[in-house]
Amino acid sequence: MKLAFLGPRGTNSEEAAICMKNIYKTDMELIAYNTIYDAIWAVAKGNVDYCLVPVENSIEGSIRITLDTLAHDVDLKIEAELVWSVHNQLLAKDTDVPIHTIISHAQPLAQCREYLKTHYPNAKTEAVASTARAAEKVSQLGDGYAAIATKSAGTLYNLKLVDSDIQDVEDNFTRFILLTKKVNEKRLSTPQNIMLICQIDGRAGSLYELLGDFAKRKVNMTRIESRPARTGLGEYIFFIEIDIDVEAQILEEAISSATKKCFWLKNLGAFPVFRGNAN
Ligand SMILES: O=C(O)C(=O)C[C@]1(C(=O)O)C=C[C@@H](O)C=C1
Repeated sequence: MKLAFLGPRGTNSEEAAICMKNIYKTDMELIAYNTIYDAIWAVAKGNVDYCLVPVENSIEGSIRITLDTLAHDVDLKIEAELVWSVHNQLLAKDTDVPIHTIISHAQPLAQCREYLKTHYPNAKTEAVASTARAAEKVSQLGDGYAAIATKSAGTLYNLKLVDSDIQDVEDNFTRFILLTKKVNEKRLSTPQNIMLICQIDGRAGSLYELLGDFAKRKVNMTRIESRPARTGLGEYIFFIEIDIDVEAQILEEAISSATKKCFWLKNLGAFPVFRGNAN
């Protein structure tokens, strides 16, 4: 079994993938990809069985590349979710040298915005493809550079801890989803959520009517997010997540009624939710 993640080694994605592998208790080979887009496409092309990619962060919100690729490019299902506790560490080659540039992935830079403004108001920031890539870069550059990355990246790239847990909100969670072409029916735990993606027309009240299909059956919607439909300015698609703690038939009726109101609706399936932490 092969599982793709956003690399190189030492990313939050790798830590989460190792946790997922331990949950699955199977022989999974973890394969690093340069981008989230490439990791998702590796599954779609059949080069790997799974990918584990971030979809939402509790401070910064959606990981747009994941949502957009799922909606527009590939046809994959969600087999499981992992809610991962993210700890942002400030790492440098030397802890005594003043820092002039801080490098990380765009998400952690945003998750630590207040901290950086307060502690390093004059430092430049630079976004790279992943936190581990930032750590790798800092290890190759001269003094004065720091990375926001994981503890494991610090160990891998020989960096020292300048400050730990620097995110603006102590509880910092990223939801990762395990994507596959065909879900393994032997579930490790009971599915809890469903993710739907759909496009409706722009008529007054059409979103209200769609949501009514869930509301009137007391199906709890836990998230709704819109993204450009890419069919024209002002046209959107919706990502809807629902809690499936209702009778199966009621849920089926709600989804089938909602489907009739959409131009198209993709059901990414029902999945269990696990939790994990690197520390
Ligand atoms: O760069 C990493 O370490 C990643 O795994 C990517 C990523 C993201 O895309 O949001 C994953 C989780 C954290 O929120 C920060 C970055």
